[in-house]
Amino acid sequence: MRETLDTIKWLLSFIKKIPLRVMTAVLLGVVSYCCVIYIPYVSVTTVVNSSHISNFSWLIFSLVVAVVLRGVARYGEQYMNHFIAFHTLADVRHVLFKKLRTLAPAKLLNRAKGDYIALITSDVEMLEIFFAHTVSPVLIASIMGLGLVIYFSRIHLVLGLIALGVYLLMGVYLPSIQYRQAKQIGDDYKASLSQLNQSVIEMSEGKKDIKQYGLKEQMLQRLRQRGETLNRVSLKKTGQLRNIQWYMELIMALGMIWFVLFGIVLSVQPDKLIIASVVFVSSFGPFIPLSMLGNELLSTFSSAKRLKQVMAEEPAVLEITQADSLYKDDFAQLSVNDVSFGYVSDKLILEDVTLEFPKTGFIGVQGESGRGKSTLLYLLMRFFDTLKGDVAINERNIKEINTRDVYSIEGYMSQTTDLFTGTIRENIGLGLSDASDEMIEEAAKKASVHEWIMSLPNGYETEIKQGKRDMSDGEKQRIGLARLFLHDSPVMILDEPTSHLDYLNEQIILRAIEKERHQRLIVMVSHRDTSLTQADEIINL
Ligand SMILES: Nc1ncnc2c1ncn2[C@@H]1O[C@H](COP(=O)(O)OP(=O)(O)OP(=O)(O)O)[C@@H](O)[C@H]1O
Repeated sequence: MRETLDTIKWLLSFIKKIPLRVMTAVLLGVVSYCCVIYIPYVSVTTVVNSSHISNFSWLIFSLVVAVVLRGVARYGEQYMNHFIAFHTLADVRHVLFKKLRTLAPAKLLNRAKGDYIALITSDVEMLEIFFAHTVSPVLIASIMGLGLVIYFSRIHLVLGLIALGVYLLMGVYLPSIQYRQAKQIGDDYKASLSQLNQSVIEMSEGKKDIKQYGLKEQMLQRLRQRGETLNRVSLKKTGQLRNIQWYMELIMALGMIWFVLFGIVLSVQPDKLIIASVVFVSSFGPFIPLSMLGNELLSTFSSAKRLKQVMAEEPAVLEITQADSLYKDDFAQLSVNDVSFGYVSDKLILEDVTLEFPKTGFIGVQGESGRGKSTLLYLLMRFFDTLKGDVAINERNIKEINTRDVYSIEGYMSQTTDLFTGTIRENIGLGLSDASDEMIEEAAKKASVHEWIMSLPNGYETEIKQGKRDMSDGEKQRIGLARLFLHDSPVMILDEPTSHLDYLNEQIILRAIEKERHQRLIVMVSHRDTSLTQADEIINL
């Protein structure tokens, strides 16, 4: 319960900035429901008190105004609610991306891609239910409920209490039992959707292995199973919705019967009772959407909890922005001083490691699988902080150097290069908006990819659409290398950059890297002895 309240508080914090819009939506909603009640109210009053019709044309005019006003106010309320929701969702996405940026890469290494996709797409989308269909409808129902209960109480207190009971049953009890009963379903739904996403991603990324190892049937079977699980959970969800609809109809019908019966038993004046009954029947509108909310809010709150958890997560390293600048031209030395590190505190991966790297040269890092070679590179990049000891640049602890300066001094490349939607030129010049065409082409020449780019019909302007441009792994890696060269970092940290490549492509990349050994420090992890034959020194972990 406490967790749910915290989640609601967290969600409300996003709309605190736009109270005026929320108030407008509520006002329009109240006006629209008042019109709905006014039409039968004035009609029945006219019939009951037919002797009092003094101005028939005024009656028709007021009914027409009420109908038009109802339409306009309803449209305005819906417009305002969705305006609030979509602006708030954009805000949430912005905050989420900002957070993910601080968590990357360390805290995101262990998360499945399906999780991210669910988080950024469906989880954020689910909040729409709260922002568009919860906040102002709850306020509208509260205001309408209060006004109506006062109106009925003035006719007879018991009628007011019956109305209050029915409104509370519809607006509070139904959604809350529905929410409690089906609490598990919201989590199950998200979990099965995320698993289905994960299966699709695995099938798409692992198509070669699926074909090679004859896994097609197995993968399809898994996809089918996950689809069926999602179906089952969805059916449970809709089954619940049907039950709630049934309960709601029952509450309205019984409420109505009680209202009339008590009115008769309490000897309420017949004309007043008829008018009050008609008003009562017309007054359920604001509460019907609330009674259906419990089911919807289940998924919304379970999405919101996941988002809130990510937002509350502490980054593995804190970004440093206020330290004295360290310029890349001043780079002199990189060292690892008595460093110990483990991803979990009781299992050290690196223990008391001390290393001195020169200003320039080609240093290879070797060791058995799992010995911590990649981990060492992560520490050099400060993707993680050490548990003991420190990594230092120019004898300054890397934890006390501006993160931006660290990334400008050290460039990192791994086994694969991620290409973004855009041209090849934009992909090489990533993050360097002021890089000239000459600089980009120079970097591509250094990475031995210029000739290949020039052989394409559109050269550097060739579009890469979501990684779809047909490219070999070697070409991708060389684009990644050109990107790295363009950044011109005095330290290049390379984690098996040639591990996916054939001998020919490996040699092209190695030659490009080796040419740089007199201008910068290259620290390269590789399994293959052939990759490190030219290294000035090899560190064995
Ligand atoms: N994010 C992580 N969380 C927890 N454990 C991790 C994480 N990354 C790596 N490990 C573990 O830390 C150990 C060292 O991993 P690392 O990738 O540094 O080794 P490696 O020497 O580079 O291995 P390989 O040669 O196979 O790439 C391994 O046992 C690995 O399972």
